[in-house]
Amino acid sequence: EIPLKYGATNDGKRQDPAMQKFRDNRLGAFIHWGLYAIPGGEWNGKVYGGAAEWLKSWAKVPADEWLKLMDQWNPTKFDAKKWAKMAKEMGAKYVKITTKHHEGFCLWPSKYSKYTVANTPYKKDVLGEMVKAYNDEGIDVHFYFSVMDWSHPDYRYSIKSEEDSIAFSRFLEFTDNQLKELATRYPTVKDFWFDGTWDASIKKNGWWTAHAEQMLKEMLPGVTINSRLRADDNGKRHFDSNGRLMGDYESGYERRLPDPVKDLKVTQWDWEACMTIPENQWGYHKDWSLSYVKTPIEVIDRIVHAVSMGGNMVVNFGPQADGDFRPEEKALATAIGKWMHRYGEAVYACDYAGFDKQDWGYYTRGKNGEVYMIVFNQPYSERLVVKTPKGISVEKAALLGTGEEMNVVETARNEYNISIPEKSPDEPYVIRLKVRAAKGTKGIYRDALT
Ligand SMILES: Cc1ccc([C@@H]2N[C@@H](C)[C@@H](O)[C@H]2O)cc1
Repeated sequence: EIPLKYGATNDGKRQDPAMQKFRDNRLGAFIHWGLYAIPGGEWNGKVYGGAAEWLKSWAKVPADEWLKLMDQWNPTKFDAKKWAKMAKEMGAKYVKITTKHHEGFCLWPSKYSKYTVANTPYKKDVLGEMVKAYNDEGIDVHFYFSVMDWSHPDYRYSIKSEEDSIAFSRFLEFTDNQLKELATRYPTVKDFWFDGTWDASIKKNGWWTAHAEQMLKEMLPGVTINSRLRADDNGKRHFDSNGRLMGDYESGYERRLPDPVKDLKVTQWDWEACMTIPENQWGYHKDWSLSYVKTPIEVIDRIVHAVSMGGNMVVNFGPQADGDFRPEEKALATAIGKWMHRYGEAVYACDYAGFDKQDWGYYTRGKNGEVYMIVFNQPYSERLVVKTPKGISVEKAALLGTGEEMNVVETARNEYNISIPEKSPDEPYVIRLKVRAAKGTKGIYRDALT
């Protein structure tokens, strides 16, 4: 054991009600909204294919020029109630909002920066309106916060001099002030998801990341904090020098997911993945033809994949500068919501089932021990193979929705064929298994001698 002052604080998964709610929520929506939505990936007549919220970087725009976009921030179509209805219809149980992205523009009227909504033609506290509207719909609100801030003269990528060190400590104080401001103005916030924490300057100040986590937890009992904020005494990030997860859940699965066979270690801790609809666009980009846009079923596959391994999934939306959503995102939210309305029982408050992955799809397990089969790939054999852990037998199988009983045929020790539905559901569907912990049945099966 390496002695650490700023290492992991939890020993295993948090079991308190606030963390249980975080976990049970399972499906979230990301809102990436900022000045970057105005140019939408184009600068001086050139369209950049990279992530739209990084356009300042791709087009090498100086901060003061970039921040002049504030003069155009006037989302006349913004209606927080409509946004909340959309999230509700999608079946998102929480929404993560970019309070401040790398550009430094604040969606709330921060006292500590002039780069805020208060100093735009629109003036209003859009963050406050969103928090209220989502909460009124029973949706939890999480705050995305970028520590790296391209608008702030005291930000440093690395600490190479005493001057750097003095400037950066001013920057960390500024950041503390903004975090306290957010926690004070919006006390119903349930989580802080930190980004922009990979630079050497932060790794060198692991103490501050531990302090920021502690400060927020003192101000907001139960609040959850992602692992990405954290660096330990030695600059180790996410997992400390003793391999222990820092923060309350791992936040490394961004636009990627753990392998359901090789990466089962992730089932030992809480984690949350996030994903984009195009290949890599978080902020609004005007041209989605530049990369592959996932279909609703491809998004649902990723949601179920995460839950099948004990994780959450956050699906990203990049609202337009006018405060409305592009049609593709509205259609996606509706499609996900339709599926979640029918089959959400296999997602919400579900977890890793402990069954070996099969080609037809994923397993999840509900709170009362029921096991769900979420079928994405129906086999030509018309038989869904289920291999149960030792000592577990399958009693019954029923199609969610119609309740149609599936045939359960034992084909070998701990192996079953489950029949497919009489009438194809024409969409990924869910079979609920009733399983039993069989006593030590010797059974009729014997292994081959080889
Ligand atoms: C290299 C890189 C840096 C930052 C990001 C940010 N994290 C996502 C959640 C978005 O906010 C993206 O801008 C993505 C890639």
